[in-house]
Amino acid sequence: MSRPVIGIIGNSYLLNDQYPTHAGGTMNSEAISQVSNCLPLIVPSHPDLVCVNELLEVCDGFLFTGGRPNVHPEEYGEDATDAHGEFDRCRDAITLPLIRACVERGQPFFGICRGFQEVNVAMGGTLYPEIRELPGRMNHRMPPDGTLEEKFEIRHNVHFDEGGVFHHLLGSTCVRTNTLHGQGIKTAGSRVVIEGQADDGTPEAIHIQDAPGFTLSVQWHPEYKAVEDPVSRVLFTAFGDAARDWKTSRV
Ligand SMILES: N[C@@H](CCC(=O)NCCCC(=O)O)C(=O)O
Repeated sequence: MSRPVIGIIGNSYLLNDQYPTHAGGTMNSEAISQVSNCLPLIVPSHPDLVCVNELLEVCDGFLFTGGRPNVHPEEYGEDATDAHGEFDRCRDAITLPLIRACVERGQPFFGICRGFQEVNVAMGGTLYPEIRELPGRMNHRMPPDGTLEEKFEIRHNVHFDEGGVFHHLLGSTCVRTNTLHGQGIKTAGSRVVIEGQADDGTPEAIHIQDAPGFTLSVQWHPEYKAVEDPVSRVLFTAFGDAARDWKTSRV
């Protein structure tokens, strides 16, 4: 049997400052192929090109990837300010309804960074535009300059609730992670269970209460060195297993 297909949510970039592209990081494709053992398929996230129903039909699961532009605050009932930075309304138009449909159907997804934030907003939650401006919070952004290793360096703890899904899966109530984001969860969406937090209280790991499928999502970047990182391996393996179960259940 062929491997389950994972739709990797692509981001929009200008190649060479000129040529518009939909692209996904190589590290996402490697994690999906080499750890989840699924077929990585990059999705052009634009509502003129793909529709949610087609994606649900073609893919067995979805990776809601990281991405620099923020979810538009209109999606959670707030006005855009300078602090909200740049947006990708085309990606919002695909991912938010896609997440809701997956939750409803039990179709597996794994949310990462911007994808984690999308899961919260899709379920009715809100985001802070810039968490480093909140009292007591650390700066979770990556260093603006530096090598990839420096940007993806392990920088903080994530503490999981005792007895929760993440604790069970990872066999620990504390892991060390990288961190490359400016925004963070302000209020949790309906059925969004926050099960992991950084030392400064920033939400880092969530799932959807009573969802029939895999809905784990994290604010850090487990796709970085996923083949060798023990925490990433567990998460991507569990996601791949969930996609295999979904594929088997629908034949
Ligand atoms: N925009 C959000 C999400 C940050 C995020 O996903 N960072 C990864 C960036 C990877 C890339 O540049 O493609 C925030 O800042 O909170």
